[in-house]
Amino acid sequence: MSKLSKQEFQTREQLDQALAQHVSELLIEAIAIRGNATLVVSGGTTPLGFFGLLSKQHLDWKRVLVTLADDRWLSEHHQDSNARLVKEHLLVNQAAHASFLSLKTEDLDPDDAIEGLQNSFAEIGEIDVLILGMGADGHTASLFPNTPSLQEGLNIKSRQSFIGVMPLVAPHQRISMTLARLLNSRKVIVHITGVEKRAVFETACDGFSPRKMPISALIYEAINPIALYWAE
Ligand SMILES: O=C(O)C(O)[C@@H](O)[C@H](O)[C@H](O)COP(=O)(O)O
Repeated sequence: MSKLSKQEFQTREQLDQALAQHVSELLIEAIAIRGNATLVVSGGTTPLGFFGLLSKQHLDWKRVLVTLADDRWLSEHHQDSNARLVKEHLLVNQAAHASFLSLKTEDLDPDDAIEGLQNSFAEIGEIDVLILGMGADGHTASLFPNTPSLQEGLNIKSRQSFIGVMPLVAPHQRISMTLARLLNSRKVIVHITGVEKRAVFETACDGFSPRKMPISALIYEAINPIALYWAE
């Protein structure tokens, strides 16, 4: 298992503040060492407050590339688009100077976009900071339990960086980074709130059950440090 640390906060506001500060420091460090930084974020409702605070951090955002761990296969104008979420809540204020690489292409089907994305992401190399959420079913990114493409998504020897996904219990066809690509990150942060999700996360830590709880594969297969950021 990876080196897992757990950061707990009294309130979600304190969590968002601390996470924005920490991610900002990681990006500044990456820029100092390599000249640029890659930040991969997730969608959902949890990161909204954090995005707002991170967007106000002073750092050389021109040198930061922001992209997503997964997205829904929807127009960027759709309210459920993660690209829309990031553009409206993160790529504002200071962070408006960052570049953004969307996972959504003009292709009708996410499977048709995989090769092109694969090439773009080969140039990116190792991700500096990856921030993931988690669903109460143990999914992370769009690696959902029991979906047909999950086997490829969880194969850490796979050279494939993305899979197309149709979740059984959530709306919209999606594209997701594979576990192998997610794990090619210098720092992985799991950002969750609430007691229910915390219990799910602890269960995932207690046993390797990737098909039932894909987040457990992330926890068990990671080589680089993982940090849980949690508040009730
Ligand atoms: O785009 C997405 O929906 C995700 O990347 C997904 O993995 C998300 O992080 C979890 O479903 C948690 O979502 P909430 O924050 O809304 O609970």
